[in-house]
Amino acid sequence: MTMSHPISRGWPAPAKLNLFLHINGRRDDGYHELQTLFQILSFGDSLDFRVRSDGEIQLHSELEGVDPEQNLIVRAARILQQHGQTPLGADIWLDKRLPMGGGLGGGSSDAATTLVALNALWGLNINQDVMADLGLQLGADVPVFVRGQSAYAEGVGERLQSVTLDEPYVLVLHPEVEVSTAAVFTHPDLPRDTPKIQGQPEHWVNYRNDCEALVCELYPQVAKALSWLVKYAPSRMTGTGACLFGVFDNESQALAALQEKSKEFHGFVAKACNRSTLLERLERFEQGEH
Ligand SMILES: C[C@](O)(CO)[C@H](O)COP(=O)(O)OP(=O)(O)OC[C@H]1O[C@@H](n2ccc(N)nc2=O)[C@H](O)[C@@H]1O
Ligand SMILES: Nc1ncnc2c1ncn2[C@@H]1O[C@H](COP(=O)(O)OP(=O)(O)OP(=O)(O)O)[C@@H](O)[C@H]1O
Repeated sequence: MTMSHPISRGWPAPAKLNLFLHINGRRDDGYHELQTLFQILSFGDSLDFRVRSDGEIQLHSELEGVDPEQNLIVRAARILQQHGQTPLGADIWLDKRLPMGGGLGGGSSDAATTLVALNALWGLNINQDVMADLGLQLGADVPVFVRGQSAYAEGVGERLQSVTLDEPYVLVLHPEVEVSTAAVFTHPDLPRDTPKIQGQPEHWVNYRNDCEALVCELYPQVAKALSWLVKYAPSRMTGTGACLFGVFDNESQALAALQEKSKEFHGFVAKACNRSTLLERLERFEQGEH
């Protein structure tokens, strides 16, 4: 009789913010040259994994509107399985807390957590650089989550440089609309000519998100949420939206603002971190916690 493998629980897939997002140009393949500052939050999705001996990859949590075979978790597991040439498979459970199409990178983060966790659970010893490259095939934001550090990104988001930032509390607002990243990037009115920052970026408030004005125009709910949030704190849209963040001096001010928000927006308070909770979970695994 073969013993079944134990479940390894609580692998975090945190959200990210783009503290600013500049679009410097468009490449021949349609992708955009960006400069953006990523910071990871203390809040996000959570995944559980159980190793299987038969090589099957089974995701036991459905996401509305996402074909299970196209789920970035399943795609990440298969890419890793193939690259690592392992006969092992996995059962995977997802606790989805991040809104989809919110600009918080939830799908990319789920994919990164799958790569990092299964690399450990399958004992593959694939290094972080290789996993970041594998992740880039799944989405432009996957490498930053694999590395798990605040980072200044250039290129299409794949040239990353770790940075140390303030770690404030943020209030994230989700206006109830889903913004398609591809639709924003293909829109004729998107500004694409912001001059490149030379050298190190200054503080994020000195810059902007080049997608924000367009998304506010296309989605009045986003504009409404942003005009509410700016009354409380320096605020901006993340990624291609729809989510907005306000940066607060302390947690209680952020929670007080959350209390006062209109019911038409969802929201949460989180701490912005220089180091992802995924790396902490990996360390605990390496120290013997299953
Ligand atoms: C906007 C950001 O969230 C900033 O962090 C990311 O660059 C987008 O990352 P993502 O959602 O993982 O995006 P992907 O799944 O790679 O791409 C979705 C679509 O966005 C467009 N896209 C994305 C990234 C980029 N640098 N230029 C683009 O033009 C492409 O049309 C692509 O088809
Ligand atoms: N595990 C997953 N979680 C979320 N979305 C997924 C997942 N797998 C595939 N997808 C697809 O990816 C799309 C984008 O989801 P995601 O949550 O990453 O958006 P986002 O937060 O706007 O990302 P970004 O900040 O990178 O633009 C979803 O609309 C969905 O169709």
